[in-house]
Amino acid sequence: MENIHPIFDQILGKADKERLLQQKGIVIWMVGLSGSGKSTLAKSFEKYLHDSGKLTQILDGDNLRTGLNANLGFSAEDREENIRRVAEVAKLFAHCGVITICSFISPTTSIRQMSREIIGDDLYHEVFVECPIEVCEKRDVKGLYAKARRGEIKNFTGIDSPFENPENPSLIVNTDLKNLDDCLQDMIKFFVPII
Ligand SMILES: Nc1ncnc2c1ncn2[C@@H]1O[C@H](COP(=O)(O)OS(=O)(=O)O)[C@@H](OP(=O)(O)O)[C@H]1O
Ligand SMILES: Nc1ncnc2c1ncn2[C@@H]1O[C@H](COP(=O)(O)OP(=O)(O)O)[C@@H](O)[C@H]1O
Repeated sequence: MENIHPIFDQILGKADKERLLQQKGIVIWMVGLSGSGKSTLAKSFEKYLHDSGKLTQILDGDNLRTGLNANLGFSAEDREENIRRVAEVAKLFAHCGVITICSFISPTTSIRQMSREIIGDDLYHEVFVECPIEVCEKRDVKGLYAKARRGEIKNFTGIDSPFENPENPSLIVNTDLKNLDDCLQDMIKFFVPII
């Protein structure tokens, strides 16, 4: 950090960008097992917001693990580094006034604590996309659970790598109990008043 001088006296700040966009820059952090419904819900919520005239950005494994985080795997250390980088990027977007929807397994309390600290308590809103692993495994959207059961993928979340349920999320959506549209309504009801 020696010889690094962050700029704190920018002419334009978050509030200026928010005024331009007529919205609040926040981070919506979707947490859940593979197959729980994070991406599906993130995409439909983004579409809803876009159609309402809001500027949004989704960050998920598909657009980060193939680029910025292409050198990372699924060890505990790599997952932590993955989430650290994502949280830093999400913070930049949110400070630009963008409604930023992050969709990552984010499997442990300590990893989520880190992203909350990076982004800031006031901007970080955690959504637990809750779904029993039996249901996720039955959905097996990408065939990864079957591979993990056959031992072809190691450190698979929920099989041989831990997933700790969020302790105090802002919102819980139960994708095994409600259909997509009802889960979307839960998101709309919670978030629209604060953006
Ligand atoms: N070992 C292992 N464990 C879990 N998931 C795996 C693994 N290997 C590949 N995948 C695929 O990677 C996606 C999860 O990446 P994330 O960046 O969200 O994971 S993490 O937050 O860093 O734990 C996850 O995507 P989603 O299904 O969208 O959650 C999987 O498709
Ligand atoms: N209420 C729901 N919300 C979101 N997805 C659901 C719901 N009910 C069933 N699904 C299905 O579950 C699967 C979830 O897959 P995906 O969104 O890729 O999960 P993740 O991003 O968490 O890995 C999709 O096939 C989706 O159609």
